[in-house]
Amino acid sequence: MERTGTYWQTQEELTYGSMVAWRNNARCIGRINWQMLQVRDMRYLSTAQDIFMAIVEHIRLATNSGKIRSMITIFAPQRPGHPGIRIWNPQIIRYAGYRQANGTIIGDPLHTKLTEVLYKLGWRGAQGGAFDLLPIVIQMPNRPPELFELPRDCVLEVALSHPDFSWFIELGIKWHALPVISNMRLEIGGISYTAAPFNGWYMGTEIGARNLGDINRYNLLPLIAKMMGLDTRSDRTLWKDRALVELNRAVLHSFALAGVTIIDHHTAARQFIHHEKREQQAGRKLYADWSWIVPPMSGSTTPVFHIPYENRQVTPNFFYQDDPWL
Ligand code: HEM
Ligand SMILES: N/C(=N/c1cccc(CO[C@@H]2CCNC2)c1)c1cccs1
Repeated sequence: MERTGTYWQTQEELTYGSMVAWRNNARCIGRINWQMLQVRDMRYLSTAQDIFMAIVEHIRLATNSGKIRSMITIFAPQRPGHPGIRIWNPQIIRYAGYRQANGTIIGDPLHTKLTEVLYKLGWRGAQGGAFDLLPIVIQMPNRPPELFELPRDCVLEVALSHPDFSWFIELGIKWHALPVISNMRLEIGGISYTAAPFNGWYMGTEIGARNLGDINRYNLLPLIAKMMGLDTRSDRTLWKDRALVELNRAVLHSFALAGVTIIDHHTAARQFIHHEKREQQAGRKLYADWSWIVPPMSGSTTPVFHIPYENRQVTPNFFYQDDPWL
């Protein structure tokens, strides 16, 4: 510490620290699984190319043909007084968003800014479709960013069909199986790991309510309501609510059909209640951010809605970092 102002953590500290960081994050509803985390120590990798290869291997190992394994890959920590390694992508697997000249957007509107930044770096979208995979951008400390294309065969995607509506599959909607957050800073014992991508599995509402349902995302509710023959002229018909439920049923149905791990928001909420009891038995206080823990649909039908959680940030934990391209 006196000589370098920092210290090198053991693999045990890294492993247990990552699990506790997950257990401490107040916004995560999936924390019952906190002791089931595979931790890959990749702190010795020193080139963007090697880091990219480790990311591809993470996707393959975590996807596990659909039986998803919670995993984190930890790259070298930030040195005091220097910027740390950064992965510019918010998630490893994300779709491009192309803003057209006439203002319409093809793809994911959430990523129009990142897609523009990538165009400035010379990247060009494959076929300008609604589900073009973004390249991975890795920036080593004090170096320019480097771009890498993900191999298509390592990205498992699920085409959406519906248990009752045979027309649903014709809409050509799909989503990727693995959520891998890659832009957060993992802090353990005062050490910052600015590149530590981690994955779990999806809760269905993330895809069915937010990613595909939000107006400023894929905004699919009007289309689904029309296909269902609902009267969309008045809010009072609750056409949005009925389309939302069917879109979420399609997500859960399709992932199960494809053998890809996913959890519904009722089961996730019930497990979270059980997790809180186990934490109390372990003598630990559980902190939770109610506005993130309560699912984005049917909130009051889940038990977490009726509990006034206390929110607090403790470390070890995962924190936001500024977007590196700003
Ligand atoms: C195993 C299955 C898991 C499920 C079902 C799950 C579920 C979720 C959900 C639904 C959210 C809210 C996301 C949103 O509303 O955009 C969330 C947040 C979060 N989860 Fe989990 N999670 C799981 C595993 C993990 C793992 C393995 C980690 C890290 C090791 C983790 C760390 C976090 C963090 C840091 C947040 C807050 C992100 C933010 O503030 O933007 N989760 N989780
Ligand atoms: N199911 C998941 N969902 C998320 C977990 C954390 C963050 C996010 C996405 O957060 C974005 C940033 C703010 N809202 C959307 C999604 C997991 C990803 C990685 C491990 S579990």
